[in-house]
Amino acid sequence: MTLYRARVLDTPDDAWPDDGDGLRAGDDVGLVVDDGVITERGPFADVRATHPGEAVIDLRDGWLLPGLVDTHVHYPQVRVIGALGMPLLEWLDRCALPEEQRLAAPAYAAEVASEFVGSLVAAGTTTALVFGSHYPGAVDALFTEAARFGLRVTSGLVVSDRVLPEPLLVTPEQAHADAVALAQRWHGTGRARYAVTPRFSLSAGDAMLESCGGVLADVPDAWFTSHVNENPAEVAEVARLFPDCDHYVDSYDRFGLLSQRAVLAHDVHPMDAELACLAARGTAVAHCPSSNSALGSGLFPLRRHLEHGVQVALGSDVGAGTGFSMFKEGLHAYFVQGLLGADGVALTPGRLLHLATRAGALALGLGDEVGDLSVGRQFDAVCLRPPGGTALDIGLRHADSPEEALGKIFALAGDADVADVWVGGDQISSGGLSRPLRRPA
Ligand SMILES: O=c1[nH]c(=O)c2nc[nH]c2[nH]1
Ligand SMILES: [Zn+2]
Repeated sequence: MTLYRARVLDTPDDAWPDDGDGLRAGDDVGLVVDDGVITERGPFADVRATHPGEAVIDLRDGWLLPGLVDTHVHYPQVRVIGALGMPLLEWLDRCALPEEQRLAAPAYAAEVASEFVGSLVAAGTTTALVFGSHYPGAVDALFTEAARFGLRVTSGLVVSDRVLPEPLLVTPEQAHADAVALAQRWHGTGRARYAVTPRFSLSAGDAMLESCGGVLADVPDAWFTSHVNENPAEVAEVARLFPDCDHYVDSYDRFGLLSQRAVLAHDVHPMDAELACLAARGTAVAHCPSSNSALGSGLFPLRRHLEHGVQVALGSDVGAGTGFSMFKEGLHAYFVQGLLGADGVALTPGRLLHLATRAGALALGLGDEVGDLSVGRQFDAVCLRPPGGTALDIGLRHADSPEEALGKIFALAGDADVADVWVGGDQISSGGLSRPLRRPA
């Protein structure tokens, strides 16, 4: 067992009551971690009293938060972050899709997988729903690299059978066979899970979406992810391609793809009927604010999602999104809700932390395992320790309350401040330097 002493911020409770945001702050908390799981939590003096002889790891020079959860991030796009000035379909054509074709080469894919996983760890992201590659070998490379660090990654083969460049296309039969083979290798192996992943219904016809349903039927408890309602030109094209569908969400729903094990990214331009459908299916939405701004996709209607009872979490959407930091995504979400005026939702620091941790865990069906630092959860955590003299260091030293400190963290924290990272009790980054597990989880 290990006994930690720390200042802890987390959000185990409902983040949306009228009179609060669920932030739990402990100034001097004792956490006992046994076999990767938090077995005791309380005021340090109390926990210490029951373990008088135990060595203490004192983290009070930093701030301990739950590991961050990214519910939408593209592995093959780590090298194209920062291509600004284009709307979605032009950006896909000119930036994302040419790069994604390079992952056909195994050596290239292995390098990108290493860069991608290293970037997640550096950002303090311990759980992610990852948009994979169009190439099975590249998806293997991702799962292999994630296992080296023990990251909780849900991912899969990206499939398309129309519209995209020919090297990214596959037949529905081949897509099914490749997906099932990958799922047999990875679904439930260590912390990996498989996600059925048509790129978007714009690039997947009826037969391909049917084959996705076939994979879900063949792989018990597999996940589903795709894109929806990101950009008006995309939405119009999907409506043209699916004349019999009521709306974009229906293009997935009529193939039985939506459930509590599904996450759709963006949903910037939903109809009320689509929100009602998502709520009825229990399907979550990954809100990707920096991507929505970078591509000019629009201002996310969070209030309408919450009013309809749709679960929302945060995604970085790298590489349209502008980096891996979930703090930056939280800040961007806050900006956007502010810009919406009366239509926006007041995102307090506690709600931002909830969106970046617990909401992601819930969206990914991992709410009993990760997302906060309660007894019974896995010890997935980040310790922030900003370098001395930086604005964040100064701000945190002068913060008058935990809320104020958390606001400064969302305003200012970046990779340089993420000092230590643990997954399931294993420390995978120390002093900002990542280190793989000796034995993959
Ligand atoms: O932001 C996005 N990034 C992508 O790679 C993509 N593919 C389809 N739709 C998409 N949206
Ligand atoms: Zn995306």
